[in-house]
Amino acid sequence: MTDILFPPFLTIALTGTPGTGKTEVSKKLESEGYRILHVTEFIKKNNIPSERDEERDCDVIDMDALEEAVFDYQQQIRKEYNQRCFSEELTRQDFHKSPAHLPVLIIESHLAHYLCDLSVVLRTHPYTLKDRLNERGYSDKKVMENVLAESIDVVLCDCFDYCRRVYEIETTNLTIDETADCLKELIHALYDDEFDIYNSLMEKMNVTAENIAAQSQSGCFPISDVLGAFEDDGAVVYEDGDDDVGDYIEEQNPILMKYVPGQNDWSELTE
Ligand SMILES: Nc1ncnc2c1ncn2[C@@H]1O[C@H](COP(=O)(O)OP(=O)(O)OP(=O)(O)O)[C@@H](O)[C@H]1O
Repeated sequence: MTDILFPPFLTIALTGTPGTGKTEVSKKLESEGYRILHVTEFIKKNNIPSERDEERDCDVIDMDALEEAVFDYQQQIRKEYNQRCFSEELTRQDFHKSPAHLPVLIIESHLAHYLCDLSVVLRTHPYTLKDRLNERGYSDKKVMENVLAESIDVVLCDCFDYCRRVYEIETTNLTIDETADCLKELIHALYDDEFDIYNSLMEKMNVTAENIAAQSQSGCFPISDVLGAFEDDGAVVYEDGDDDVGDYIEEQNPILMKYVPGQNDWSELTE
């Protein structure tokens, strides 16, 4: 790690058609200490408004209210992490030693890709998915709707509309533990990749803790000035609204990578 003030904090959507394993896989990661936001529980806890769609047998959530509440939550988590990073003097090498040290929040839900710009989609063969949803006691209509959605890539297409990076894990022949292992491998690699992008950005602009401290007593650096210089160079800048280090520079087109167990080299992510 260079002497930058705080590392980038990454939020990753774990999404997919109902029944593809998001809940089980994220619970496995949570039990190991990864930070997970389960959107269904979050909606209940925060009384996010919704309307019942009786015909489709589901709740329709007020997405603006959800987005706002998740944004506040992310800010709080990021702040807590930064304090910890500062007091425990964590460095890049420490991030991968313990899930609690990794500056990553995973948002788990079939709505998660509307809330993040980086998503991992769990996929399951429609026949397998049909069996799982039948076992849950869903109506034939609801099973059919979800199986069709999985067959024609509804969630994946949505991800392309909303996210700058999209990854798929094909889980049909994997156990929950194996899927969790794939996901862990991917998020650690994604974090390193994001860190390298961020680090090169900071180095290019000569942003150091010393410079930042000189500019602001509060430790908050006006990163939009830095990003503006990159925009002048023709880069596409995605801002998340707040004036801090959570903003990104990336290519304009979303990238899709599929996980093939044992065959992916995530070190090539940036290429
Ligand atoms: N890879 C897997 N292998 C075997 N069974 C699985 C696998 N993934 C999920 N399951 C089973 O499928 C069912 C649905 O999984 P889960 O509840 O995690 O899906 P979900 O994507 O979170 O669905 P929802 O969006 O409705 O919450 C569970 O009974 C789970 O045990």
